[in-house]
Amino acid sequence: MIKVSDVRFAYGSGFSISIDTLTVTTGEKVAVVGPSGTGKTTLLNLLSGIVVPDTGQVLLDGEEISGLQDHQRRQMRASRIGFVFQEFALVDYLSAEENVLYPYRVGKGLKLDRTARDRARGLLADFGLGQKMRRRPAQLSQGERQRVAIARALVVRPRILLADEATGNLDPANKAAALDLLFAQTDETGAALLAVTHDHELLPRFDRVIDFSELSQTS
Ligand SMILES: Nc1ncnc2c1ncn2[C@@H]1O[C@H](COP(=O)(O)OP(=O)(O)OP(=O)(O)O)[C@@H](O)[C@H]1O
Repeated sequence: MIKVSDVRFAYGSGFSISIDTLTVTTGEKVAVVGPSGTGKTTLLNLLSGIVVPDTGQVLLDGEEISGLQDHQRRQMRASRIGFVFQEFALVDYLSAEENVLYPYRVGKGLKLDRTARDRARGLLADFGLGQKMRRRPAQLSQGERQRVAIARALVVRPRILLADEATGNLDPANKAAALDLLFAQTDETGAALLAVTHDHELLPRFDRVIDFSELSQTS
């Protein structure tokens, strides 16, 4: 469950966002839409602890992420949050499989064992990348890199799934397949899913759609 209360955050550039309240409950699938540059990625960064609010609270399953130290937030992100970054953020020198397994290098209490490897390989196979697991990101297409990034977000069965344009570079069939996997994950584990998307044709599949310009006062 994600709970945001009275959060204010400003970059040094002066851009700021302000959210009074936002809750995504267990198993809920929420889409966030809104014009470019209004702060949707900033919201995801606040929810995952990549940036810390100036004031207010971000609670993930009851734990206040903004109260943790940097390294604790990194560990929490790896073990409990699945984040599909808009620019994928894959590690150049690692294979697709090792990229998917990356959370196991950082996450607290995660064991990189046979089961983890089987899960990573299974996800890559589900995404049609079964024959390309040993390739590095530069040897994959844009859409393939995006699928690796989604597989990495799912590998530890996180309780919180954050997706920033996770289906933006995919063709219609892969878009539907990627969303199926994200949704199956939320159903299986009771994860809360918050997905920023410009794909308006996908919106009917979500439980709720939030218009970011109504959620946040930006300046
Ligand atoms: N690290 C940063 N430092 C300073 N300003 C930033 C930083 N990151 C983003 N911004 C600014 O914050 C504003 C919101 O950016 P953000 O990426 O959150 O918007 P967005 O709604 O996700 O946009 P898009 O839909 O294009 O991805 C923009 O004006 C951007 O220039």
